[in-house]
Amino acid sequence: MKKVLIIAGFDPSGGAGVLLDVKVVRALNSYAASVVTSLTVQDTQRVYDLKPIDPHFFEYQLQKVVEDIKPDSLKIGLLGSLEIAKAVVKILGKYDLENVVCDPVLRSTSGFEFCKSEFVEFLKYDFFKACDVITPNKNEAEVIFDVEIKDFDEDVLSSIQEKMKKMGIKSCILKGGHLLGEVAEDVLITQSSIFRVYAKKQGFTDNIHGTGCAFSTAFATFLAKGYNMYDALKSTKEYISNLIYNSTKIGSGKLILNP
Ligand SMILES: Nc1ncnc2c1ncn2[C@@H]1O[C@H](COP(=O)(O)OP(=O)(O)O)[C@@H](O)[C@H]1O
Ligand SMILES: Cc1ncc(COP(=O)(O)O)c(N)n1
Repeated sequence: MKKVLIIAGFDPSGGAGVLLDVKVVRALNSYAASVVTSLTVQDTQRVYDLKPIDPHFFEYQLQKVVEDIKPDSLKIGLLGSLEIAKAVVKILGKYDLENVVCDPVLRSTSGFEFCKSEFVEFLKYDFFKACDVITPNKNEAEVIFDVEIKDFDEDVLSSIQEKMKKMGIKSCILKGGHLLGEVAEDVLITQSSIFRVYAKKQGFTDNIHGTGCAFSTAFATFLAKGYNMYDALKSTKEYISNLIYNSTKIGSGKLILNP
């Protein structure tokens, strides 16, 4: 069985973070291990607060689990603090890990800012280059690449590709759930190619919670199974569309996914 290591935050309501990620890996018939970066106070309406785990304790956990289970892929979600992000880079430099997928969670769907500016700079210039692929949504991509994105036209994508080369970012999947229009389009940009996938948009993206977490985890799971990035993206897209179609209301706030 393929093993996916999840590095992410804890959302006690289960709509995002490790609780959701573990369910996604399991639903795709793979094994999930997890190191928690931070605890959040959160329900289906919004994020209220965040407390990062002690970075030394976090690093100790990560090192032990990496050495022991030897994961086939890594999904990195909410990091919680600059110190934890630095600990992850240290471990990535020490062990030869494959299929490192980073979902750059800068802000929650409900508007909670997870990263201060110094932290964002570290992610942009030190963290992302240590990963194989990053999966920003529209707003995150605007911050990371310092561009305004109205749609995924050729000029925007080429300018992002140029910036990726300068920043040492190997591959990037731009998620288009928050773009206007009837279609949910995502684009995989490598340093030499651009590949688009589409699905019919269902419901209202801002009213669904956890789609980015589930997306990056499913993608990491397909990579662990040996899919190349293009096939992993096609399978992830189909899987996410199905999860969104079956999303449900479990509290008074946003719809959640139920893998
Ligand atoms: N309303 C929707 N209908 C269908 N697919 C969607 C919808 N909203 C988002 N998606 C898809 O879900 C995934 C997560 O995208 P997005 O919502 O943009 O990221 P995030 O959750 O990080 O903000 C992408 O594959 C995106 O295209
Ligand atoms: C622990 C944790 N990780 C990630 C997110 C982002 O997810 P979303 O953008 O759907 O709020 C979150 N709210 N909580």
